[in-house]
Amino acid sequence: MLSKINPTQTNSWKALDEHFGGNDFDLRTLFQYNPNRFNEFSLQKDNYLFDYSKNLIDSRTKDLLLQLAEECQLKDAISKMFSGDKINETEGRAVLHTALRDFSDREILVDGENIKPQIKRVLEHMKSFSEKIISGEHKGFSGKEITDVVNIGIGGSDLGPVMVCSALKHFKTRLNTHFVSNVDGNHIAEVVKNLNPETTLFIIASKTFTTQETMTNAHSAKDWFLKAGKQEDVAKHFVALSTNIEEVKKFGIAEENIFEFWDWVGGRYSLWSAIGLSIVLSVGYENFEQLLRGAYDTDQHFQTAEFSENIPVLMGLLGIWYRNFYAATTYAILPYSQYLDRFAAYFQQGDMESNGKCVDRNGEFVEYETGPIIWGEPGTNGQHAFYQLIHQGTELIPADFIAYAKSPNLVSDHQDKLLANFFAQTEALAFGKLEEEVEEELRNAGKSDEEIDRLINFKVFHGNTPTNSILFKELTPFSLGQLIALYEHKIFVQGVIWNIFSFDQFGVELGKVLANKILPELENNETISSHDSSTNGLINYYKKNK
Ligand SMILES: O=P(O)(O)OC[C@H]1O[C@](O)(CO)[C@@H](O)[C@@H]1O
Repeated sequence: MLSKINPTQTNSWKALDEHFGGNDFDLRTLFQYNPNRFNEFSLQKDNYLFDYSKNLIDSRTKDLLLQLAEECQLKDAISKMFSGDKINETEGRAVLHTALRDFSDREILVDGENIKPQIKRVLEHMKSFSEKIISGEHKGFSGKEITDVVNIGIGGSDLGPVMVCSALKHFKTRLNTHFVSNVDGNHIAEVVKNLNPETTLFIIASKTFTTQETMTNAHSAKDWFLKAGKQEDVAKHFVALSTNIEEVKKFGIAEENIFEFWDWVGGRYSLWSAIGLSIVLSVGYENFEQLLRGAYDTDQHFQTAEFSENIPVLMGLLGIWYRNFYAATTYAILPYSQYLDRFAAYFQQGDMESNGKCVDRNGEFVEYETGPIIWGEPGTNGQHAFYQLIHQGTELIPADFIAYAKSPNLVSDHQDKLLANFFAQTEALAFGKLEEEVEEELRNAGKSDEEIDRLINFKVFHGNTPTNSILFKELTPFSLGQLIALYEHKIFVQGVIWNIFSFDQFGVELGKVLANKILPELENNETISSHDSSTNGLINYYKKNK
């Protein structure tokens, strides 16, 4: 069991409160008076740099945040997660996505059984299956090689593979990978439109194998397939990734085509499991293993590094500083890499489904803020969309900037331009543009005193917007694994400190239940009056016009 400490009752929280109230953290001043600030607040690993010097902190802030981690028993929580304690208490489950990428010889026990052999067995199944598909040895029902793979899943059974397949496009095998998630029939219709059932493999990815969206899409995929193939051909074209073997069999998928995973893998942490099959097909097994090895590297760092030099711990603590002391409601993830175009969306689920909770581990409503809204888009596109508000709006929006020094595609001077924007933005966000600088600029442009007076406020940038910069040497499967695990552990750190359960998601249930209740009401011609007037009105308008 994890500790059940209210963070606001700790000495460090109270000290942080005072420290926050008694200081005015100004990045210009902080950098001016500490020429060593970058060295003091950055860490270099073998293949990446984590610079957190552009945060609204001084060394005392850092010390107090580290003290908070100690007081909330973070060390104990980390060791409990890695050793398979049932820290997902509301569901009575261990949280062991880290076991899926544990390359050590140690045993990991769940209910007294070592789970390492089953993990190895499924990985070997994924390897041999993917090799047959990629090499063309596995043929479709008409004797042709598979050319296209369609992953049908949603949430954690979609977002991780989508994100990784996009991020590792430059490692792609000959297969084309597609994803269908939305129950909106247009999604699957648009995907299969240009596919040939003879050369298409469907992966039905669902932990529970009961999710409405996924099962609806899976049945539609089967109907589409059966227009060309026969029932006995399904085995060559459909595989399932699930913990619910019984339901998979009922759907008609052969036992040898089931890639199993287990209830100790949370949906939003499942890309390392059988859910990663579309990744394996997309980039090959060796690259998938490198992804796992990268995550394992971060796991070891997270478990062994002193908290003062522990990157996910620092990321988590800095987030708490902004959320609970600065009252920042959102947090932006801004990758300066087109390959990471789905990275923010992926961690939007990872973070918000994990830490979007208002009840603490004692079952009481919290009286402090928990998970922020996570969002973002790749730079530089974001610069031309929402950065205006970050620079000059009324919200404080802390952000992570992520980039790679090397680019696999050297297209003239694009890479330098991309990185110039990264550096310029973090600099501008931190230091802004002061009144006197604007005045001088306007004066140099020949503006009169009157014009300067009129324009000056519009042109001032308040600055002091905090950012972390994560600069990798290169985007490889290994470094992507490292990066993903950094964020997973950041979320864990925050959940522990907020004293909430990060691994359940009861909040998504109500909508699902109500949708199932409403569905039959849409299928008849009666006027509906069983809901509130708004819901009745919407349903009846829909029924008249569908
Ligand atoms: O893999 P399944 O069981 O279809 O669930 C899909 C998703 O639905 C959720 O349960 C809720 O959105 C997620 O946690 C999960 O990733």
